[in-house]
Amino acid sequence: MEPSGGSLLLQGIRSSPFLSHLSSPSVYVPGVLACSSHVEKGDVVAVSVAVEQPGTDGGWGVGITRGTVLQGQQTDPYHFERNALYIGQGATMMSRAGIFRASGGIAVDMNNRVFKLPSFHDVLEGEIFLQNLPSIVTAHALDPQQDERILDMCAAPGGKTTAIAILMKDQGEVIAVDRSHNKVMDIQKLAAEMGLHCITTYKLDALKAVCRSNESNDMTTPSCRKDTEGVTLQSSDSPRLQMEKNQCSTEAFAADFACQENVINGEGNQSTYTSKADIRKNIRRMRNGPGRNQGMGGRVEKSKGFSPNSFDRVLLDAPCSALGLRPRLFAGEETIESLRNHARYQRRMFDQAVQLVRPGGVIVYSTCTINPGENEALVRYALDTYKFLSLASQHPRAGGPGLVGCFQFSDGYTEEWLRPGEEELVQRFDPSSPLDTIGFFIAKFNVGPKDA
Ligand SMILES: C[S@@+](CC[C@H](N)C(=O)[O-])C[C@H]1O[C@@H](n2cnc3c(N)ncnc32)[C@H](O)[C@@H]1O
Repeated sequence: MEPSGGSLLLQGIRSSPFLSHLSSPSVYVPGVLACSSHVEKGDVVAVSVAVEQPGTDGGWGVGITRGTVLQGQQTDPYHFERNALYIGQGATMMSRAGIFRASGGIAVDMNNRVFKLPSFHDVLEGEIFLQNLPSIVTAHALDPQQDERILDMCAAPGGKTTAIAILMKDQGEVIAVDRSHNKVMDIQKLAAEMGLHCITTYKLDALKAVCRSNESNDMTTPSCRKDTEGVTLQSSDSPRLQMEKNQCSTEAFAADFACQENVINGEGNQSTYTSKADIRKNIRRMRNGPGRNQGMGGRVEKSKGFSPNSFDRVLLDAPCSALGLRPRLFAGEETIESLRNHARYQRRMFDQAVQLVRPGGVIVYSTCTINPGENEALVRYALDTYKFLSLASQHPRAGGPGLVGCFQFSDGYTEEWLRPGEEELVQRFDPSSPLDTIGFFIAKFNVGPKDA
């Protein structure tokens, strides 16, 4: 059937799996960027998703303004991409005016989707959890063994946590921490949905993950200063397949970025922080609708840290500049300085990981960015700072080699990357390679005797 009522252009939201746009049975009001004039309730409309394009000013944009699609000149090399990605037809649930006036609600009932995928939005919540290939590889590279004690330092929403628990056949202990209360709830929810019992969650700032020795009242008590016992998930739900939410979500990114600004600049600029929080809230509303996290009524326990050397393996899936994510639908705000700030933040977290893992243990460090400053340079820092660390080979190997060499910035700062021979021990996933994954980086370290 030909759409009678015109067309709608949807926002591509980096925080939502792109496929959810393709498969969702509904289009929500906040996601609509543009709509043809005179669309009335009940009209059949063609629905497309806007894809961000590089602009002539060197920035990125989706080529729309004030609800109108800008097709640009045919000579524009991106003219055809600006047509956006057509995802199907639906019946409008409100008029054009209503769509742009309402703050929430369903705009279009998608009754004829191009991609006959099951919906990933709520309907199959808990049934599947989509994982990027590099994320699956990361969990395998950690190689968790049954009955081990594993720390997942930046765990939300729990994609890798649950993958690790599954690899351990739910035997042992996976401690999953995240800074954000709501995100810890997300981990709990996911683990419960998947029927995994070996996961214990805490709200914890990974920058303070090591408890001070005078507070470590019992070295056999792993969580030195936890306020109460952590929440170990007891769920009778059957294990399910995995669909990973986009781990480096825009929401996480906004939160991370705001936090990093505060960490790095002391209290930071309050107005910047507030506006990022607002952005985050709006993005979450766009993605989830209101109140998705509100109704769970779960408990999130705080931990104040763990004893040194108390984990067999530590995964640091670090918050990062997320430059590997694609499709890249929102313009990033990164500058050279902000990229360096990410790297500083990651090093501080890595320092904590090094203290927490036992001699003979393993650390896996991963990011979803292609910025060598947050990847190869972190490896260089790790190997130069901690002589008892060595790069370990990874299985499986799906990514390419890391970058060898260094880069000199205009201010004279030289960023050191890998040395010859080290490149094959890390995995760099290049988003432009035929493997067709997001950009990602994985390094695995063996931990030798710490007093050596
Ligand atoms: C890349 S995401 C983690 C994705 C997750 N590992 C997964 O596979 O689902 C980074 C996470 O780090 C968390 N984070 C950022 N700073 C943190 C900190 N100081 N302490 C603990 N968590 C932090 C963010 O809330 C975000 O959830």
